[in-house]
Amino acid sequence: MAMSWADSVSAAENPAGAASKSAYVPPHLRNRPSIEPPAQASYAGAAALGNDHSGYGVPNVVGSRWSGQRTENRSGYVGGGGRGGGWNGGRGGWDRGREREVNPFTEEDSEPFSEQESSGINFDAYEDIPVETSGDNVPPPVNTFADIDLGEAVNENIRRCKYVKPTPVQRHAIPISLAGRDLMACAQTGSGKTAAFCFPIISGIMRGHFPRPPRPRVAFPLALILSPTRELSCQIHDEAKKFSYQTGVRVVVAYGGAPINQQLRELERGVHILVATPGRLVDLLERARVSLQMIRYLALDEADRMLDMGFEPQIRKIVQQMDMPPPGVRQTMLFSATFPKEIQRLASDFLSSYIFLAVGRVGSSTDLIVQRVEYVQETDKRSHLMDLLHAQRENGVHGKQALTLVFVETKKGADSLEHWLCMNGFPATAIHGDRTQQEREYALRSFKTGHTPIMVATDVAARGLDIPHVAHVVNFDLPNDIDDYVHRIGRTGRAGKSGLATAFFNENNSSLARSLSDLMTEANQEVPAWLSRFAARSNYGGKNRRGGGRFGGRDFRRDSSYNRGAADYYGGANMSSGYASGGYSSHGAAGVTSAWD
Ligand SMILES: Nc1ncnc2c1ncn2[C@@H]1O[C@H](COP(=O)(O)OP(=O)(O)OP(=O)(O)O)[C@@H](O)[C@H]1O
Repeated sequence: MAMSWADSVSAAENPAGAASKSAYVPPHLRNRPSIEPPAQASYAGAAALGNDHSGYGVPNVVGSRWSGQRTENRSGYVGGGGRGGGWNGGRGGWDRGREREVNPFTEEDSEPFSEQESSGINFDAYEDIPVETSGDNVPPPVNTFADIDLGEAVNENIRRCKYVKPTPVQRHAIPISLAGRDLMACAQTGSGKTAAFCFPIISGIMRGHFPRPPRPRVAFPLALILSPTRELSCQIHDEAKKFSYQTGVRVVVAYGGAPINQQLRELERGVHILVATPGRLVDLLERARVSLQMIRYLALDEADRMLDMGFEPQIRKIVQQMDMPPPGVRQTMLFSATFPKEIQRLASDFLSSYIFLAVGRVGSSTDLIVQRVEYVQETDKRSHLMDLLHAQRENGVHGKQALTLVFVETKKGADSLEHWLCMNGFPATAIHGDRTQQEREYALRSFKTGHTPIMVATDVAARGLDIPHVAHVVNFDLPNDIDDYVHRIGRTGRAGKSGLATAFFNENNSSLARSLSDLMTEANQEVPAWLSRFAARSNYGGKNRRGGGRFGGRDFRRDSSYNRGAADYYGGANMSSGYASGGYSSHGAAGVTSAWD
């Protein structure tokens, strides 16, 4: 009898207990050695990994907690780490943890895709992307990883990842973060934002000297990475583990839908970087099992989503109402492919004297994705999808192993379309919020590995997920918000690869017509004449958040309304008036740099 993937994982984890019912094993605990090292009670686990540098190198942390100003240069924190220094240098604490570390580079579930992805990346596709930064004293970008002093252990992991050179967002964001600056970064989907915030965090922790955690049985992470979905948190955790392999930096993930006790045990072993979804983190904070008192780095991935109505209260609670150090003491990094102005405005509450970085137009899609829009009535959608899938099967889309991701509006709609596809000879799976976490993970795994080459999804899969072989994204139901469209189609055309996105449009989507047509025009896509007519008739409105005027947006601080009403962010009247009067063309003003890479 064929074994399900979950069963085989469980059997591998528990060979002796094959007769017993398979227990749920969350992804972050899979692929661990079968003989567990004895769990160490309390934070001694972390101390064994090296957190027992007692209290030097981080001024004003214990005692007068938030009175210290973070220096603009990382060296203010690092206590003179440098290559071979800090945590990397000692042969004691940190290194002991490394010996039992599972090699994350052997965990790839490559079947039936045999090739590793990083090799075939076409970075030339990114070379002419406009890059713009604003803020005071922006550190210059780098051209190679060798130009960045991340430390030898991280460099070795970059080689293991087969990253040959940094992507544009990495070239700009990493030096900014290493300089200790707060950052709001906007770069296109699939352009390497995860590494852009992970590398500086890992490097900073390796070099820093931090005080001993003050209480046992409570986890005191030094860095917190928040993301909106469980699957994305797991993915970031997996990536961060690769980047931090053999560095002694310990990464733990906490997310809802998985047993909290296992996560608590992981936390008790010590944590330097905590990757979490907001709901589960609030739970851990309320149980007093995690304290944010020692946080030095805060990263919000999909930051605009995290500060959107749904998540904002939880984020405010975590960042502003618990014990996290305030902006200026911690370093904060916000990343997304989209950043509506009102969210930028909200986000600025969490930042201190930050740099705004835009790689490509804010909220633009990459032109690696061929976008097609087809006029399809509601009642014809299924047969139209069937035609597409048949054509794809016959002609192949970007190779025979191509995966197709189909977005629908509702969870019910996802269930019923999955069922219908299966009945019609197209192996499909589905992922949405009403499925158990186990079902969600199973679906994602089955899709990723190509066992089920079609996945029907709600927006739970729209953001951040990096699934290498997705060649076609179908918007069976279009979203109401153009930014959601940008994230959905961004599941293809990643890391320099090309992709195809097809959308079914009808009268129900009229409110999206104009922003969709603008987005496609900007990405050099062919806009059908009928869509232009819809666009001409409609206004920006409804849930569309871009507002009128020039498509997309940049640093909201450059808006004249902001500059009239607010204190000068950049500390100089000239700069402020430069923004106010110069709009987007005042690149020569102090504090604003622009580069066309
Ligand atoms: N310098 C690099 N060289 C080669 N591959 C890279 C590099 N940086 C990142 N990648 C790969 O590019 C892919 C996309 O990266 P990532 O998931 O970080 O994109 P993203 O910008 O966060 O996308 P999204 O906006 O959808 O969240 C990943 O498979 C990652 O391993």
